[in-house]
Amino acid sequence: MDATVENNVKPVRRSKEDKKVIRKQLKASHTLLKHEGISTAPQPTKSLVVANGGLGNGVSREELSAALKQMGEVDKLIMHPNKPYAFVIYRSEESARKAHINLNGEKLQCGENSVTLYLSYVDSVTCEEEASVPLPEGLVLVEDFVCSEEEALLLAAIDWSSTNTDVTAQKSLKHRRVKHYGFEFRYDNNNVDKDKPLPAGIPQECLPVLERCVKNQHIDIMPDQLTVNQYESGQGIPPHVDTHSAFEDTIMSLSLGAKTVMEFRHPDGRLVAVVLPERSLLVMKGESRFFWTHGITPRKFDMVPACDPQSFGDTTPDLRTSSNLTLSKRGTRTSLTFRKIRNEPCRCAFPSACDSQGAPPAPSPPPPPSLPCCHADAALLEEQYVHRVYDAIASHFSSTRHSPWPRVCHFLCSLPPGSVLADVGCGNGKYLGVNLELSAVGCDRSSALVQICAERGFQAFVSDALSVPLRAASCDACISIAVIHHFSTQERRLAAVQELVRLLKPGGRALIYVWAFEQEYNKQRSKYLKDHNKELPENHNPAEDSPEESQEPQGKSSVHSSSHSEDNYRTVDNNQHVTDGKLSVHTNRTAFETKDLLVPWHLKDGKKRVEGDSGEGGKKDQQKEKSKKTSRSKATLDCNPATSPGFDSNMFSDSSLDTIAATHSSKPIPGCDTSQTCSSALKSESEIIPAPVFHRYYHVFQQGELEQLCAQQAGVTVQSSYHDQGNWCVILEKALNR
Ligand SMILES: O=C(O)CCC(=O)C(=O)O
Ligand SMILES: [Fe+2]
Ligand SMILES: [Zn+2]
Repeated sequence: MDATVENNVKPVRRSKEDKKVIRKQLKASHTLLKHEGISTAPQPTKSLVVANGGLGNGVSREELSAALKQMGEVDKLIMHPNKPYAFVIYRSEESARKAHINLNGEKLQCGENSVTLYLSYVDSVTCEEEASVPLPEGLVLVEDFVCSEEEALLLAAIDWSSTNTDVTAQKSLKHRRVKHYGFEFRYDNNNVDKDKPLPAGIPQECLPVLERCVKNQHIDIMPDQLTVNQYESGQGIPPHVDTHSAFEDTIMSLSLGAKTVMEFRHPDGRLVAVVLPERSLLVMKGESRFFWTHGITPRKFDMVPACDPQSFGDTTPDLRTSSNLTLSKRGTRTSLTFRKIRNEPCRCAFPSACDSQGAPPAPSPPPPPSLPCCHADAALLEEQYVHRVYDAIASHFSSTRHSPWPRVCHFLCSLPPGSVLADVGCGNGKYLGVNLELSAVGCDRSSALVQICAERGFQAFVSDALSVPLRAASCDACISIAVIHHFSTQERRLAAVQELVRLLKPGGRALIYVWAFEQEYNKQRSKYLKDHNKELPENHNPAEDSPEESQEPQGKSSVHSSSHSEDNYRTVDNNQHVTDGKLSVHTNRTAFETKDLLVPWHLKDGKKRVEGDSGEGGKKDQQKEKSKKTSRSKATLDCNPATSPGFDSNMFSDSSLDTIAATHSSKPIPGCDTSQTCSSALKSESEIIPAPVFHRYYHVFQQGELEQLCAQQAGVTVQSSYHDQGNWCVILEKALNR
């Protein structure tokens, strides 16, 4: 990318801003020390740490390097995967000084986003030797296997416009489109109908390529089946092993049009990410074909080595530890996968993964839960699909919850100084610090979130919203923001309101927000829906900040068998409402079809905490948030642009960085679609494993429903009710004589 300081860096600033920059720079140094163990130096040196200038902030090497080079000759630029900072070593101290003066506190434009850089001197920078890892046994990558002309010819040979799908079995899958030649690979049974060859065999344009494969001894028999996969940016294929009984040993995949990163996982947890450049041929044989899964994580950027692909023989750069990485934007990639249909049962050396030798098929997904019919079922459902999920996603969730909603703030600021406030279901405590004149206490069912509150200096305790251990009539005000919609029966929702009322003093007021069934109100689509077409967001946020991630729900992955796609859970489609009492999974950013549903949460970067890595979390400057509405959906903790282009670019800009708790459980839980990751992947320390998807239960409220709920409480009046960004809200008041 072409970046210049003139273009990318804002010039002059005033002295008030100077002070702000210094403050933020100090904060950044403090965070670097606390979270990363990096101490900054008071005196100028040749080396600088550039906070917010990391790959984890979505800054590419080219962009940062262009800005840094304008200050002098750069000896080394070190960018670690996912980190929210970079190191630069200048040839001279003079250049480092110049960079410090001119770039500190300045904005760097990175694609559509900008980051504010904070630079501090460091005494030394340790740069480890570039590590490489062995490729899975039997895997060979041949770069430049076809030339550009051949590539164009092959791409032109695939006719996607054909309407006769019977000839080549063309399908649009959730995360890519596919076309089969020779035989159709069926994703329903993960096999081929061997006695039903397709009318169209492998296109003849492929023959010269296949002949070269034979000549170069990559294969010894000609393939008779071709699957063409086309992936747009952001798409991928779940980890899988191509069904043993369907295809012979060697499988070859030719990458055309754009590069990607394919992840190979061994059942023992090893993970090897391999960059597949455009025009390269990947040959999978033996262990790499039969035992390792291969898959492509759906994302819009990959982290790849900064230098041009070199021949690494039977190793590949370790993308997890390399300090020489850059971001590569994904383009449209078309792969041609050539396989030979197997006519005899497989007799490979990997019986545990071999369907011909009795290995069980991929574990079937857990059945979706049903709406509860009794109190015990309801409690269980909430335990599995609300409480455990929040505990597991707490730090990621918290990183997406930074901007208090204006009308909630308005309520809080309308309370007289000294008022006692209870925030029931306080989450990460983002409302506890809004009005410092209040005596505010929060509680939440998730101990992980309460821990985050504590780290942020807020008073909070673990409690169920149905029985808060505070004295009756002890609060001047209560808030319940995005909580009551998690109760799965009418009685429990009613009891939750009742508990708020119990806490209120006579004359006290409570503000309640719940997610609305109606996401379009007064002809206005809520932000949740509006963001649908944006590149960035997706995890939804009822009554909360704007959403923060971009993936479509991913297909399932399987370690030992081939299940190439499609979700485990049912999604609600246009015609299918809940038919059998089972809860359906909502498709994020679409209108609701049912009132009781499961909403996916795509965990980002959480595995770092699964692994006990302290990680680097943070949240944004709230002031800045207010003025920068367009980008506030980006998650600060989600600083991995490789898993999400919706990253927060200003890691070090906020006052409450020290908020992240190590809270994830790596155990599979019912609310988590663990089949979308794989157990072996969870053991890996890699940053680039597919994110597990959790499902949270919601009851979305129809217009009037919340008011009705409140009206059932004795001694309460609804002062006002309104619709706010896809939420129904009421302010209720407890009668003076209660
Ligand atoms: O896109 C690729 O290179 C791999 C496709 C694949 O694994 C498959 O279709 O089974
Ligand atoms: Fe495959
Ligand atoms: Zn086998």
